[in-house]
Amino acid sequence: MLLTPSELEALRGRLIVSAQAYPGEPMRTPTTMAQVAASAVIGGAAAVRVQGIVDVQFTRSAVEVPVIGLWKDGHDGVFITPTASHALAVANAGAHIVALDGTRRERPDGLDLKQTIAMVHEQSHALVMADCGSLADALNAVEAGADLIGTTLAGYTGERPKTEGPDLDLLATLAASDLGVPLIAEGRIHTPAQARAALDAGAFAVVVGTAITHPASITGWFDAAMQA
Ligand SMILES: CC(=O)N[C@H](C=O)[C@@H](O)[C@H](O)[C@H](O)COP(=O)(O)O
Repeated sequence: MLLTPSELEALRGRLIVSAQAYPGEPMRTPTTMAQVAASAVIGGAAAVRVQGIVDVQFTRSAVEVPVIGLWKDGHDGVFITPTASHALAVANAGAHIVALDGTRRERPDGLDLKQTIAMVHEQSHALVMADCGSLADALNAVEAGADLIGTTLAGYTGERPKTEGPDLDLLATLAASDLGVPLIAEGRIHTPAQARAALDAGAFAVVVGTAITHPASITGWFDAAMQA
């Protein structure tokens, strides 16, 4: 789905909420995730991010803001929209932005990132958000044609430490590198202050998932604090 440059620009400085439930969890149904996404929009989310083809379709119908779609297949290595066919399926489901693994790792279909992004651009109107784990990933992804760079995989690929909160050092480094495309802070942003700090470090927009949309985790944080 086409997102105009001004619609993309409208996300500057804004909150994007990721609504995802994991396999086996009670909330893992597309209707529920679309309702959670729509609730986040009422609270001020300027865009939403959802996982799974049907979740993208249902969420497109439930909100008027841009939808970032992804398809997780597996849970190790390259699993966030791992192949070109996953990416095209997400685009065809109606995502304005397809989020995909933007690392330099080998992809299961043998295509490289540049070929994968080119296929999305040639065969759909969707933009591509490259979920990166390091500066080297981000530079490579920009070169490969990514429209947005996310820090989604920082701390999950071995190239960066898994920081307690967001990887603000990586964000600052990326911001100083003048990527030329929007830099999206994503990953372990658990408080409003951390979201603010991510913007201050140079992010264009901030994605928050778990801390807003994953009740099991949030409940566990409270429970752990009370048992300490
Ligand atoms: C590494 C990985 O698989 N990240 C996923 C990507 O879509 C999601 O599981 C995260 O919830 C999302 O990135 C938002 O991050 P956080 O939930 O930390 O706010």
